[in-house]
Amino acid sequence: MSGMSGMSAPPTAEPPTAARVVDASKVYGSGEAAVRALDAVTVGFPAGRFTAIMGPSGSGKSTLMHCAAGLDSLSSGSAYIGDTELGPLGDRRLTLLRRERVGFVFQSFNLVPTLTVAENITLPLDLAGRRPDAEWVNTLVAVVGLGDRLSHRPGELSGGQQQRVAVARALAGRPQVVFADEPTGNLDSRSGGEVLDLLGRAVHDMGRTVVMVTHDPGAAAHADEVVFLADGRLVDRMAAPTAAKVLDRMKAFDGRPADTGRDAAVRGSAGS
Ligand SMILES: Nc1ncnc2c1ncn2[C@@H]1O[C@H](COP(=O)(O)OP(=O)(O)OP(=O)(O)O)[C@@H](O)[C@H]1O
Repeated sequence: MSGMSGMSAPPTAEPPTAARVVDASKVYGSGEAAVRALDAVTVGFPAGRFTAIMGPSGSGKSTLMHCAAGLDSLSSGSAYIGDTELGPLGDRRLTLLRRERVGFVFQSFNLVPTLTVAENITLPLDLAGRRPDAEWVNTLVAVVGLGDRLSHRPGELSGGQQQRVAVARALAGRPQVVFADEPTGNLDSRSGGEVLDLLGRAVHDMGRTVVMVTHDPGAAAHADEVVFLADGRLVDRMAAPTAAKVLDRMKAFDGRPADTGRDAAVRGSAGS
């Protein structure tokens, strides 16, 4: 219909991104041994959404996540958390930004064994000298379902329970974005499902933003959107994923020429 000009934002307006990389490349090593782990990737992770990053082994998923989260630096291009470009920040400001605006969940839980569950959850806030928002922390404890375990040590919990603590810890400071690297990689499917449900609730009930690297199509199906990498490039995006659709898409990678399943060497090989 005509006659609507000026009435509303253009329909093509992009949603705001909690994190994004623009024309991002990352090369490890140099000369003959150089590996281009990321090759001119531009991708945004929308605020208030759950995004999964998938792709064959060696396709650059972890590199993308680490560079987007400010854990590693790009060789060229730019990375942003919100509107803050990470490249120009010095180490100190980058550390502060990660501490205050980014949450992390790792495959191996990474809880501090000598601290209680409650202390682990508020640890990032304590380190930052921030006072925990008691109401928010209580909400998190209730959502992760560990209210009766707050004085326990991580060693007294199952893997799934430990990872739920790690998710609560990542959310405790209300970061702009939570990056989760294979968060279900060490869990059985039931515990993994609980952690994925929790990440989904953090996004859909609590308005948080989650970006998750995973190998598992079932895990990716919990996301609102899946972005696919191959050989360091962004090759596809899939909204409203199902495990079957993601599996089908991943199978298409297996059908590629034999050499593209390997590490994304730029040129030549350091192998002997
Ligand atoms: N520190 C490093 N030094 C040299 N090469 C690296 C380094 N880290 C990653 N790479 C290489 O960069 C490419 C991308 O690695 P990355 O770990 O990002 O892939 P991935 O998709 O996360 O893989 P996986 O699914 O196996 O964990 C690979 O070829 C890898 O060997």
